[in-house]
Amino acid sequence: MAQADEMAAKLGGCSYSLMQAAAAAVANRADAMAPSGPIAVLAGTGNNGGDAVLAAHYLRARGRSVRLFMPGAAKGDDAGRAMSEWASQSESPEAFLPGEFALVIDGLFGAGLQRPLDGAAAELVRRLGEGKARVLSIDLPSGVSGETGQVLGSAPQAEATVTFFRRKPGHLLQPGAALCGKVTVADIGIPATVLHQIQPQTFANQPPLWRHRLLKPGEADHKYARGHAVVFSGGPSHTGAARLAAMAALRGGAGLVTMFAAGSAMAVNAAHLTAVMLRRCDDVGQLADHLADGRLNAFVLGPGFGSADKARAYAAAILEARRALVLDADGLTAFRDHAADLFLLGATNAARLVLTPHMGEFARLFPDIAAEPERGKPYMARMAAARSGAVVVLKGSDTVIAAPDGRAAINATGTPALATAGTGDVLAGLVGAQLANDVPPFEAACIAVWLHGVAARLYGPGLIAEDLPGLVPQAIARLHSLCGFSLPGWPPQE
Ligand SMILES: NC(=O)C1=CN([C@@H]2O[C@H](COP(=O)(O)OP(=O)(O)OC[C@H]3O[C@@H](n4cnc5c(N)ncnc54)[C@H](O)[C@@H]3O)[C@@H](O)[C@H]2O)[C@@H](O)CC1
Ligand SMILES: [K+]
Repeated sequence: MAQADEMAAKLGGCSYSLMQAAAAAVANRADAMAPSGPIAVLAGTGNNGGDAVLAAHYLRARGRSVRLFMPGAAKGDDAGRAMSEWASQSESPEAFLPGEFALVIDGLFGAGLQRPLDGAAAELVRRLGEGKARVLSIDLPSGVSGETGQVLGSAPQAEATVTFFRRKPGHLLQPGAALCGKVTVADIGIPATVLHQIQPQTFANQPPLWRHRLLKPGEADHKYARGHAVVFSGGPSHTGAARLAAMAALRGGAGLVTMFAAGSAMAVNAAHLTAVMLRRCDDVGQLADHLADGRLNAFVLGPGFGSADKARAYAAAILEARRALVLDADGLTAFRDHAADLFLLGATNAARLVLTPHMGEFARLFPDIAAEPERGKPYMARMAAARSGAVVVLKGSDTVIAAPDGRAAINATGTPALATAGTGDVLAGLVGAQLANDVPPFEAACIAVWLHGVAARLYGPGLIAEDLPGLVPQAIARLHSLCGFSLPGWPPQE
């Protein structure tokens, strides 16, 4: 954002007019949140504080009762100018009692936060927490890093946050995302062309990022045009996870899905599978025979799989046969003591491998990167992608998808309803479906993660993994309607 401000100024924008627009947006939001009653404004010494001081000024001009509390004197030119526009003296932080106000505007620190809050600023935030005040944060809750979403020292729980131009990673990454409350983005006149100049590499995972890669439904589609995904079953008492992945691959849009199972797991799978086909695969020799069928183009290996030795051998055979591979769960853990082998496979098979670790699995493969959580999930996922040559989906309530070329997308469709056994298996299958449709791995993973979250939200409380594949069609319909696509003949006409 600081870069965007600078660019906007260079392109002829005036930074003080940006601050005025930002402050006006904050004042409007404050009025809407608390139409009556006294308002406290906490203003820091930089431009975030400048926004706050000007917002206070605008609110007072509208007849609102406003008291301003500042832990120090303004430093920046814009902030100083804003302060000079404020008619009355600000009060010392000690006089601030949150319980006296209908709303508190938090403008202590924003994008310029560099170190943990201390002194008077930390004390103000502490009182906010104690007083259970309603908080409107400017740009970010003070103390939340805009880059990583991490809390530096302490930060208030905002009911709402007004940010400017575009959301920052800290609005999407936890714990920042939760501390922001409801985020609104105000247009303060920074031209969109600024983005072309900044060339950002971190994105919100939304359809505009990948809609050009989506397969549009066509009149003449046939199943082989939509790819043939393969999911590996675990042993006879561990087949459920793979079936979840297989159902998700089919619902997610693969034309055909086949389960590969060892002889011992054939009967149990046969008893459960209908549209998903079943073939026997006992060892890497039989897998090589199957790989002679060039139509099998995307593989999912790991959910409930078991054998680590077999997982490594299968992964190598699939990638060496130049097929796309999603490595999940046991497929990832299989490389725990053989990470270099996995990275070599990734490096020599560019754009074919997707890894879908949760934080525990991630730490097994990338222990040194996982040891620096303060650098944030986009940093961690990016480093892992660069090292492994794979697209890395670092799962969680704020899943990050990163590519070896440095792109990273932060997902915002997640829901706590997904925190239940088996949902990761469904996600692996959804990625497989996109890969089967020849969508490149970064976009394949982004689309799958987006759909997975939307499908879960459609169900809401009480969701279990078995529900998810059945909800994917509705999530796809929603996506198609967002993108203006339509399935020929649907919805049916009279
Ligand atoms: N420049 C502009 O024209 C615009 C700026 N805007 C506002 O400006 C903000 C960024 O302003 P600044 O870059 O001045 O940064 P902040 O106001 O966030 O912080 C001010 C300064 O405090 C110091 N600091 C950082 N962490 C600290 C800590 N923990 N304790 C004590 N001091 C600390 C740093 O030197 C930092 O530059 C945005 O968040 C947004 O609110 C918006 O008004 C949009 C337009
Ligand atoms: K703030």
